[in-house]
Amino acid sequence: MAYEKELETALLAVQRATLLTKSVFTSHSKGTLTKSDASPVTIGDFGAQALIIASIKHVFPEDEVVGEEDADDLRADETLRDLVWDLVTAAKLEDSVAEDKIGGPIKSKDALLEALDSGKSAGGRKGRIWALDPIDGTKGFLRGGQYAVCLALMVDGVPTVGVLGCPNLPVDDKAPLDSSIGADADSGEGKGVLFSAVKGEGASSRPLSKAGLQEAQKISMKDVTDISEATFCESVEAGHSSHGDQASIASKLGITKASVRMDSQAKYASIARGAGDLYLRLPVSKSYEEKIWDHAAGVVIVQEAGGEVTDAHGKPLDFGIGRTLKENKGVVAAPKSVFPKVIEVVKEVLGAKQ
Ligand SMILES: Nc1ncnc2c1ncn2[C@@H]1O[C@H](COP(=O)(O)OS(=O)(=O)O)[C@@H](OP(=O)(O)O)[C@H]1O
Ligand SMILES: [Mg+2]
Ligand SMILES: [Mg+2]
Ligand SMILES: [Mg+2]
Repeated sequence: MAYEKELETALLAVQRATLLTKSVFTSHSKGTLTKSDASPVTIGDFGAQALIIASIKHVFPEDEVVGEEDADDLRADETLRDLVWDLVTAAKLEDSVAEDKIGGPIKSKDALLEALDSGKSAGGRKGRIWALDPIDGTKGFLRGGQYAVCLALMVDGVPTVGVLGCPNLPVDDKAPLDSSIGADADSGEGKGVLFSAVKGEGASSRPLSKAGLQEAQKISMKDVTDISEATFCESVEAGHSSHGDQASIASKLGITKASVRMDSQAKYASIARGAGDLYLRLPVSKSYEEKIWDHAAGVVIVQEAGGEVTDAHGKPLDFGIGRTLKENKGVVAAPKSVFPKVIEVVKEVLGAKQ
């Protein structure tokens, strides 16, 4: 199998970081700060990014990382730094062989800051670059809804290995989907999934574990024959994608079922396993550039599960031009069989607005 070591490293790194995020969720303080763009970041985001980069650098020291967060806030605030240090030292896989494979614990507070700051790659079209979102859907995480720990290896600008840790999705690939999904996150019963894919090798899911990797099973998108029966997923935040345009598209496709709103790349994972069918992310603002770490892992997982993903104009997503998808606007993902119909209607709705 191609990229076997990369996949195993990514799976173990994401699994360990997901444990860390869960420990933050159940603790009394999430150490939430507000970033310059007014979005939230927590000690869970910082801790998960540091742990994952430390894992990658242990196995593949030459690889670059494009990560969402950096160490500026921790360098400026010792209390915050100590909180994150306590978190990363506590987050260990209960299987010493697995833990050793990703380098064991971070060695010092300086090493923590260095790992966190090693996600500053500018991205690009050459070589091996990892795209990392330590917590995607931070708002969902704070709400007790869906969130995902997201990691993808891009080779020459193409997402090639993707892993999503989704602690609040049901383990059962066939579990029905609705907007209340994850609302009872506190119970944790039957929840927690690791999704993965390697280009050309298919997509899988397996239960998250506190130790080594559980057995995986293949996943695939649902074979949609009647588009009006499709279930579509969209963001919870109306500021992240246009609920209005998405409703018009659904209506033109004859879809009568309510959309499933969930935070994060759990949307890509849910359509890849056939629990939902379409993911629509129509732009709200002309100036917003989608970040590569919000899509790279989800895209390869959906492609390998039998789906097609483009922007809202039907253009392939270009992950090779830097930290953002600046040549693209919005995202549309659907099973290959119905993709042409979906993109036709998306273009119609966007065209009518011009
Ligand atoms: N204006 C705008 N437009 C589009 N996207 C934006 C925008 N602002 C933020 N973001 C990014 O959205 C990421 C959260 O993912 P979702 O939009 O799927 O989640 S949500 O349902 O809306 O919460 C979120 O990722 P995290 O910061 O990792 O949570 C942001 O990178
Ligand atoms: Mg963020
Ligand atoms: Mg994100
Ligand atoms: Mg994030």
